[in-house]
This record gives sequence, C-alpha cells and structure tokens, in this order.
Amino acid sequence: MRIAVIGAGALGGTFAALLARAGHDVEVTARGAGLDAIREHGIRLSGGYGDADVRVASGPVLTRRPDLALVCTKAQDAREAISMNAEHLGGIPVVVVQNGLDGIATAEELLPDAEVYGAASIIAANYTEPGVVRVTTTATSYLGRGDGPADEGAVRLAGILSQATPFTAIPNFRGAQWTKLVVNMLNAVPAIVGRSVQEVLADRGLRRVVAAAMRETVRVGVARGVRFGALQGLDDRGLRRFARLPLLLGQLLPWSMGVRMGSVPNLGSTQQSLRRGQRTEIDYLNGAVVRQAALAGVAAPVNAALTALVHEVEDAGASLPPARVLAVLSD
Ligand SMILES: NC(=O)C1=CN([C@@H]2O[C@H](COP(=O)(O)OP(=O)(O)OC[C@H]3O[C@@H](n4cnc5c(N)ncnc54)[C@H](OP(=O)(O)O)[C@@H]3O)[C@@H](O)[C@H]2O)C=CC1
Ligand SMILES: CC(C)(CO)C(=O)C(=O)O
Repeated sequence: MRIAVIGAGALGGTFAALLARAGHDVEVTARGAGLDAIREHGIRLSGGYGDADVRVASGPVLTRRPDLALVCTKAQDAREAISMNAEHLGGIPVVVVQNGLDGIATAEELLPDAEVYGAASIIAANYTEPGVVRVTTTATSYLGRGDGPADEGAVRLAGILSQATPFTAIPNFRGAQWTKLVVNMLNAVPAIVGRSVQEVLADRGLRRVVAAAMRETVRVGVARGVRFGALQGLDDRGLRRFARLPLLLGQLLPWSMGVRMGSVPNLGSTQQSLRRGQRTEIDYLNGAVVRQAALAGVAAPVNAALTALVHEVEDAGASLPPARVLAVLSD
C-alpha cells in the first residue's frame, strides 16, 4: 500500500520505518536537517521495535497521491504541513497522530473531502538526531473519530497500521483525546527541569505536581461534560474517581505510568523540542486545559503555571530549578 507520513520526526520516523519494514511503499515529508539526513542515510530506528535502517522516498512535500496518509507533526505545525500537501490528500483516509484536542478538526477544515481519523499513541519515541529515532517504550496506539463506536474505516485502518505496530480502533475517540491529554500532563515538568519523565516521576515533590496537573485536567474535563475514552487502562469511571482523591493518593497514578514506561529514559516530546531550540506544543497540551477551563468558567491554576514555565524555558533556552515547579502547588 502507498502510505505517506507527513512530518518524519520522532513518531513519524518510527511509523515510516516500521511501515516500510512491513513492506509498504512509504513516502515521507520532512524539512531542514531532518530531510537532509533522511535523503542521505534513510531513517535509522533503534530501541523497542528493533533496529532498522530504512530507505524511503522523501521530500519537503509529497510527490504523489497515497492510499493512506499519517500526519505526524507537532500540533503547531499541522496546519501548514497539511496545507502544503492538500492536493494529494483529497478523498483518502488521513490519520492525524497528534496530542492535544485539535488535530482532527484542523485536518477536516483543510481537507473537506478526506476521511479524517485521529490516533493517540502511547509509544515513547526520542528523535536523537536528524533522521535518527530511538523508541524507549513500545505501546499500543489508539485510532478513531467522533464519540460513537469504532466505525468500519477505523477498524480497517487499525488493521493496516498494526502490520507495523499495534493499533486498536476505539469508540469515543473524542473522549480518548481527553484521556491522552491527562497522560500528557507527564510532559511539562520534565521539560521545565530538563530531566527524563522517569526521573521526574521518581521525585516525590515533582510527582505531586504532575498529579495535580492531571487531577485538574480531569476536573476541567468533567466541568466541560467530557466522557473520558478508554485508553491504556484509564477510563471515565477511574479518572473521575482519581479526580476526587487527595494528592497523597492521586500521585499513585503518575507513579504507575512511570513504572509502565520502563527504565529507558524518555524525555517526552515537549522536552525534545526544547533541546532542539524549538518552540513547544505546550499551548495545545496544558494550554488547552487552561482554555477549556475558561470555557467552563472554572480555574486551572496548575496548568496555567506550568504553561508559563515552559514558555519561560523556551525564551531562556535553559531549564529551571525544580523549586520553581514545586512552587506551583504553594502559589
Ligand atoms: N515523541 C513521542 O514519543 C510522542 C509524540 N506524540 C505526539 O505526536 C506528535 C508528533 O510528535 P513528535 O514525533 O515527537 O514530533 P517531532 O517534532 O519529533 O516530529 C515532527 C516532525 O515534523 C516535521 N515538520 C514540521 N512541519 C513540517 C512540514 N511543514 N513539512 C515537513 N515536516 C514538518 C518537524 O521538522 P523539524 O524537526 O524541522 O521541526 C519534525 O521533524 C505530537 O503531537 C506529539 O505530541 C505522541 C505520543 C508520543
Ligand atoms: C506518552 C508520551 C508521554 C510519551 O513520551 C507522550 O505522549 C509524549 O511524549 O508526548
């Protein structure tokens, strides 16, 4: 099958390499040093899915119409990346592999006749240098759209993508994006202090801040009338129960996520942008919680403070001491 991957970075590079290894005809788009490296040596994948050096067609834009496309840029780049390739994406299934709440809507707006799905991935992939990706945690990715049952298209696409790495078609994908947003409360603190996700979760104080951000995200979702979708052992009932717990008990949720992530250090996708000197996706993660809270007429002080701290790190180009993060809970 002809499969396009738009944005061959950490996750896009992983999927492109695994799909090519599974025998698909893959074309990727990339830019700058990433594109130069892929042109020169292909995509180099290592880690949880084994080693693969894969040659794929590559360029700044697609050259042909694929049968299926994955959009794998960060949220802030998705609009431009989809627009640049829109002429080849009409009428085909397009899967937006993206954290945050906006991916599907952006693609639907730009590609009115495409069949747009979303994917929430729990894989942890680190883009260690241009064209080189290391998978530090293997996991299932979840695919769907809307808030109803998983439709036939989702089941079919999950089957195709599972030839490379496990994908499951799920019901209530809209709610699952919120569940993934809760999981992505793992991103900000490591990005601020410059440590791996596992190191942050091993620290009692920092773990409490992560738990507070997660609890606040669930409370905001509840205030917005969200029914959380089931993903990675989390579901609506469990998350609502978690949101009522004191932090002393609630911190067990991020702790268990850290255990599940394994011991190979994962920086998280937000910190990886910072280490490359780029702006991050934070306005679509913790920043989305703040916007949703405003719509519900409730406050989200923990997420607002973490968003501001990540922007401070972006501006300064250097991480901040853990005390700045711990102060979030005493503000
Ligand atoms: N990494 C991970 O472990 C996980 C990531 N996610 C989510 O997946 C999405 C992708 O994240 P991730 O893979 O980490 O991001 P990366 O930044 O590693 O990869 C995105 C790639 O897209 C490229 N890109 C951006 N705009 C364009 C464009 N117009 N044309 C071509 N290429 C473009 C970027 O280039 P450049 O390098 O020049 O910016 C970058 O290489 C995010 O929403 C993230 O939150 C979800 C689960 C896990
Ligand atoms: C699941 C997790 C935390 C994996 O790193 C992720 O989604 C991210 O880094 O953005």
